[in-house]
Amino acid sequence: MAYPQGSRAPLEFGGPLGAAALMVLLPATMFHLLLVARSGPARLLGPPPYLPGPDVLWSPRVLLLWLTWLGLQAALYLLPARKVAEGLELKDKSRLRYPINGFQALVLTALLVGLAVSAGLPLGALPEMLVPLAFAATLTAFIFSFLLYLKALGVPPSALAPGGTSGNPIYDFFLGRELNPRICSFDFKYFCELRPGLIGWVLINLALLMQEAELRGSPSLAMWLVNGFQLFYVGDALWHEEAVLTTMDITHDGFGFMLAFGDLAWVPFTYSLQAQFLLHHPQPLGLPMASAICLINALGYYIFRRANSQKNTFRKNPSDPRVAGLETIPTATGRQLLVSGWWGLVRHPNYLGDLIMALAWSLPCGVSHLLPYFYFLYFTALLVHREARDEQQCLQKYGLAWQEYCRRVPYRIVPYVY
Ligand SMILES: NC(=O)C1=CN([C@@H]2O[C@H](COP(=O)(O)OP(=O)(O)OC[C@H]3O[C@@H](n4cnc5c(N)ncnc54)[C@H](OP(=O)(O)O)[C@@H]3O)[C@@H](O)[C@H]2O)C=CC1
Ligand SMILES: CC(C)CCC[C@@H](C)[C@H]1CC=C2C3=C(CC[C@@]21C)[C@@]1(C)CC[C@H](O)C(C)(C)[C@@H]1CC3
Repeated sequence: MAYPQGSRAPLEFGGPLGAAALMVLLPATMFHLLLVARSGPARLLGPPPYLPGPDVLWSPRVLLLWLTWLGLQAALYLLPARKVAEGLELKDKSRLRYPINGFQALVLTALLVGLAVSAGLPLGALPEMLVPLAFAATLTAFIFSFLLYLKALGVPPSALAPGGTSGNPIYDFFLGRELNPRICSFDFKYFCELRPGLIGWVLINLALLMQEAELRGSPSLAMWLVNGFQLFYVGDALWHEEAVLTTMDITHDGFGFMLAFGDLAWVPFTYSLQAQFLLHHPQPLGLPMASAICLINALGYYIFRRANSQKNTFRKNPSDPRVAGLETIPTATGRQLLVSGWWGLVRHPNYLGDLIMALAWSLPCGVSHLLPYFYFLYFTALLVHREARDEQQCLQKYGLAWQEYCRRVPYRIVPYVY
C-alpha cells in the first residue's frame, strides 16, 4: 500500500498509478470479453477477434436508448416507497433516509418490458447492441464521475469519504471524494448500486434467452439455469435492499469512477457473460448435472443470505431474539463483534456463499472454455482484495478487539483453507 504525503491514511489500489491503470484496464477488459464471447474460439486469454472502430462503438440511437433506461430507473426510484429506511450514523451524527422500492422497480420494469414486447418491441435485437451500449455506459460513467468530482469540491469535510481525499486528482476521481452525493433526496450512489446496472443485467440475460429461442427454437437448459440463478440473485438483492446500507460501498467508499463504472457498465455487460457465451456456444446439459448445479447454487445462496441477514439483524438490534444468544466480543466503540454463528465460522461467510453461487453460474457452460469462468475468477480476486481492505478498516476501527476476533476466527473466507 502507498501512503500519501503528510497523511497516515494508506492509499489503496496501488495509489494514483494503479487507479490510472485500472481506469484503462477495466473498460478494455469489458470490451475484450464482449467481443470474445461472440467469437468462434471464445478464448479468454487470446486476442480479441477485431478492434472495434468508432462506427461499431458509437451510435446516437443507442446512447438515447441508454439514457432512456437511466431515466426510467430514476423515475421508478422516485415513486412512493413501501418503506423509508435510515442509513448508519454519519460523521456529523446525522442519518440519511433511503427509499426501499427496488423490488417494486424490478416488477414494474418487468411489466413495462412485457407490455413493450407484446406490442412488438424486438428485445431479441438487444444482444446485437451490447458493444455500443457498453460504450455509452462507459462514456456516461466517465462524465458522471467527473461531475461528481466537481460537486465534491464544494461540500464540507464531514461529507467526504475517508479514502478519496488524498489530494491527488486521479486517485480521488477513481475512488470518489464525496461519501453520499445527493441532489435533494436523490442519492446517486444508492441508486446506481442497485437499479440501472443490476436490473439491466437481468434484462440483457432475458434478451439473450429470447434470441436463443429465436435461433434454436427454444432456450437451452443451460441458458434457463443461468437466467434463473442470476434473476434470483438480483431479485434477492432488491428484496433485501435495506441490507446494502451496511455494505462497505455505502458506508465507506466515496462515489467516484470505480463504483460509477462498476455499477453502470461492469455489472450489466460482464456479469451477463455466461448468457452471452451460451448464445454463441450452446452447451449440452443433462438433468442430473443440472440438478447438481441447482444444489450448489442453493447451498451458496443459503450461506450468503443467512450470513448477511445475521449481521444485519445484529447491527440493527443486538437484542433481537434471533441473534441475542450468539457469543460476542465487546469493542471500545461500544459495538460488538459476533464470534459465533456464521461469523464464528470464518471472518467473511457471506463471501464464501457468494463465491459458491458464482461457481454455480459458470458450471452450466461446461468445461470446454475458460471464458464463462471469468466471473468466478474475477470475483475471487475482488473478494480477496475486498476482504483485505475490510480487515484494514476493522483493525483501525476496533484495534485489539479485532485482533482478538482474528485469533478466535482464524480463517478469512474458506474454512481451513484461507
Ligand atoms: N456480486 C458482486 O459483485 C459483489 C457482491 N458483494 C457482496 O456484498 C455483500 C456485502 O459485502 P461487504 O460490504 O464487502 O462486506 P460485509 O457485508 O461483509 O461487511 C463487512 C463489515 O461487517 C462488519 N463485521 C465484520 N465482522 C463482523 C462480526 N464478526 N460481527 C459483526 N459485524 C462484523 C464490519 O462493519 P461494522 O462493524 O462497521 O458494522 C465490517 O466492516 C457480501 O455478501 C458480498 O459477497 C460484494 C462485492 C461485489
Ligand atoms: C469495476 C471494479 C472491478 C469494481 C467494481 C465493483 C462493483 C461492480 C461491486 C462493488 C460492490 C458491489 C455489490 C454488488 C454488485 C457489484 C458491486 C457494485 C451487489 C449490489 C450485488 C447484489 C448483492 O446482493 C449485494 C450484496 C446487494 C451487492 C452489494 C455489493
